[in-house]
Order: sequence, then C-alpha cells, then structure tokens
Amino acid sequence: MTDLHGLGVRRTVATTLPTAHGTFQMYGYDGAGGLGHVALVMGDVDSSKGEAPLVRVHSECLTGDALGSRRCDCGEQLQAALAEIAREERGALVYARGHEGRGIGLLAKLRAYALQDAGLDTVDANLELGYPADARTYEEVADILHDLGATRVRLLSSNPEKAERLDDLGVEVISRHILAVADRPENAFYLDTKRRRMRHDPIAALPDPWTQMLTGHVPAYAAAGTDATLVDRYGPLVATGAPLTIAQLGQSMDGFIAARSGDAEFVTGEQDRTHLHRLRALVDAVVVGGATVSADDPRLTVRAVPGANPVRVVLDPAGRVTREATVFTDGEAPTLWVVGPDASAETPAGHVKVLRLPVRAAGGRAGFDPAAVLAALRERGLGRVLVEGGGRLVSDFLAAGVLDRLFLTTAPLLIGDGVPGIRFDGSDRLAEAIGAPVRRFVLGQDICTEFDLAARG
Ligand SMILES: Nc1nc2c(ncn2[C@@H]2O[C@H](COP(=O)(O)OP(=O)(O)OP(=O)(O)O)[C@@H](O)[C@H]2O)c(=O)[nH]1
Ligand SMILES: [Zn+2]
Repeated sequence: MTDLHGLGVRRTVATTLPTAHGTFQMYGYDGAGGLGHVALVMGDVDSSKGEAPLVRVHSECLTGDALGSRRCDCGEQLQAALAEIAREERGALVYARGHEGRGIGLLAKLRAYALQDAGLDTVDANLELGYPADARTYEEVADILHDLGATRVRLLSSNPEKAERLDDLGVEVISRHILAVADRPENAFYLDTKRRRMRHDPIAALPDPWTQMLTGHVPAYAAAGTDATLVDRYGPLVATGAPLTIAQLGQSMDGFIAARSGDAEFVTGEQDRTHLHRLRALVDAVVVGGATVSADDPRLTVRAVPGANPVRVVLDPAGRVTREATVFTDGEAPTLWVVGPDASAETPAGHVKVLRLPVRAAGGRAGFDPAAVLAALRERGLGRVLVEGGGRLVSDFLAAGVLDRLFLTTAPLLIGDGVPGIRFDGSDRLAEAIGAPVRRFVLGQDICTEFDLAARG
C-alpha cells in the first residue's frame, strides 16, 4: 500500500470476524509506534465502485467498548455503526488505536474522569491535566481508508471536526450521519458538554425511534424501555419495503370477535388498540369488510400515536354499506370503496373514490379475490396493506395465502358464542394446519401472537 503520510502504516494480515451483525472481513494494520489498527469491512468499499460507502472511524475506548461504561456512548455507537454497515451490507469501520481518551491515553483519561467526579467537565478536565481538549490525529486512519479505496465516504459520526480532518487528509466526506444512540442519565452531562463545547451535533438532530420508523428507517439502536420495544416490535415491518400485506385481529380466547348481538366493545384492551394504530401508521392502506363498517362504524385513522392516516379501503361487493358510515362522511382520510360490477355506488363525498372489481362466489358467499384486491391497490401505489377485519375478511386473506404477517391478539374472555374470528376451510390433518414462526407480545391483559407467514417453510 502507499504510505501516504510516511507513518509506515501497512496492512499485514487479513482474516474474518463473525459478529452479532454478521461476518466482516478484518484487516490488521501495523501503525506508527507499534500500535496495531483494525478495519472491519463488509462488501466492496472502493468508492469508485458505486455509492460512497458508510464509514465509521471509531476512537478506541476501553471503558465504553469493552467494559460497557455508561460514562460515554462509545460502546453503543460501536454496535450501532456495525449494525448500520450490516444493514447496507457494505461499509467499513476503522478501529483507531491511539485514540483512547481522545488521544491522551487510558490512564490519563481515568485521571480526567477523577477530575470530572470532582465537578470539572470533560474539556476542562483535559486542560487541567495539561492536555488539549482533543489530541487525536487522523493520518493513520486516512492511510487505512486510502488502502481500502474508501476515499469518498458517508461518515457515521456526530463530530463535524472528524469529517473536516478526514477531508484535509484526502478522504472526501460527502455526508455525515448521526448514529441513533440515545442519551442516558449517566452520560447526559458529558454528551451535553460535547455538544456545547466540542461542536457535536445537538440531540434534536436525531428524531425519536418511532418518528424514524414512520419515515422508513429502522434505528440501529434505541435506548432500553419503550424505544427498544418499538424498534423490536415494528422494525421488521419497516425493514420490509412494499409490497407487504399484514393482517390483525383481536378475538376472545374461544375465538370470537364480538358477542352474538354484534357487541364488540371491547374485546381486547387499550394496549391492543394502540398497537393497531401503530400498524395503521406504518402502512399505505387499511382494508376492512363492508359488514364491519356497517356494524362497528370504525374511523380507521391513526389517533393513539403520531403518524399519518392510511387510505381506507372498504370491500363491499354488493354496495350495501350504509351511506352514513363515518368513513364515507368524515373526510379524515382518502377512502376507496371497492364494489362489484353491478353494485350501486353513488359517490357519497369528495374523499371517496369508487373502484369496481369482479366478484366471485366462494364458499357460498360473493366476495373479491384477495390477490386481485392487493394487485389493484398496488397499481394505485398502495403497496403496504393492513387487513384489519372483520373475522371473515382476515380469514379469506389468510386462506388465500397472501398475508406476510398476521397479528392475532387474544383477550382473556370466553364469549361462548358470537361473531367468529379466524375461520377457514381447514383440513382433516393437523399436519396441514397453518403454522409459522411466531413472536409474542404481552399487551396488558392480552397476548398478541405475530405469525411470520412469509417465513413459513
Ligand atoms: N479525555 C477524555 N476522553 C474521553 C472522555 N470520555 C470519552 N473519551 C474518549 O473520547 C473518544 C470518543 O470520542 P467522542 O467525543 O465520544 O466521539 P467522537 O469520536 O468525537 O465523535 P463520534 O464520531 O460521533 O463518536 C474515545 O476515545 C473515548 O475514550 C473524557 O471524559 N475525557
Ligand atoms: Zn467512550
């Protein structure tokens, strides 16, 4: 390799490193002063071949990276950076030895910690010890990036100075991306100091995990608690682009979505309602059966959480849904009224569009072909679809094999008899029952079982 800066940086070993984020190529570099550096690489990071690769220049931090310290956010950033690179299946992380303690070394950093225990901030502690606030140099890092061909990069960092220094050394930083790592109580003052005194990006630059997911981005890391739960629960939906068809249903333990009279208020609880609103917020369209609209008069909007309303799609082969239904009158969201070729369907209001699809008789009932409905929606740019109810409609889509995922919430209620939930022509053989990998979420008193139908063997 070319020794750009005369520091004798040389690639001396190549191997692989399997990690929680996948397997990386690992290169070892001899550096100045006998320090070895490491680069973890995924894919071809040569900048002349396609988009500028993601690059993380990670400053060594024994306490954060290896010991899980919460005085800083280094360990979490390290993991988040590897996750981001793995998500794109392309990128490099240069682990910069000699950067420990912003270049002052481990024991000096610990002395700086002791001064911070006594009240100094992270900048003043360095100055008090006779060091600059930041003593890191980037020549060796730049040499390694040149060796990898990564000379035009998208940098994973909150530190504008890092980008400027790399730019000065011939590594063009075309953009900088903040890693989604949340502040913790133990490091909030330290991070705040870096933002105030070291030009680090303000926390406001980072939208919360739910907002990020609403824009189609799965955060690589979220603080433990609600944020992490949301990313864990809904991240897989966001990561899957269109087309995506999911369904949800809430039913009693004995399989009913309402009592005999149709009384359905409420089978499942508050948390399942919030969950339903999150699903609505993550799709382009929500599909319901006409019978459900007539019986329950749902609004089908996103109210319990931040998010945009999906297009409402009412499947009504005979055009029987009451014209007073909220979805036809409230104008809260565009509404598609899907009816058969002969149904009478005068347009009730400006936000409602009528779509005619062929009707077929299946199982003694007239209905639409689920695949044809999805194809028609896709043609209209509605590729991410939630089939929301009632029991028959969800069962039709399930039996037709068009669902990628089913969220089936069971409530600790025994209704005895009533409006059925999931029902379809089964088989005499248990071996032919529908099974799939599942995840389970406790939603208050209810349990939501997520069937990953797309992953069925
Ligand atoms: N001297 C000193 N170094 C610290 C302190 N806390 C963390 N470090 C070191 O700071 C380095 C990481 O720098 P950060 O300021 O966290 O972040 P950055 O690398 O500038 O920017 P990012 O790319 O966004 O991570 C690591 O080498 C840590 O060991 C401290 O209080 N004093
Ligand atoms: Zn650290």
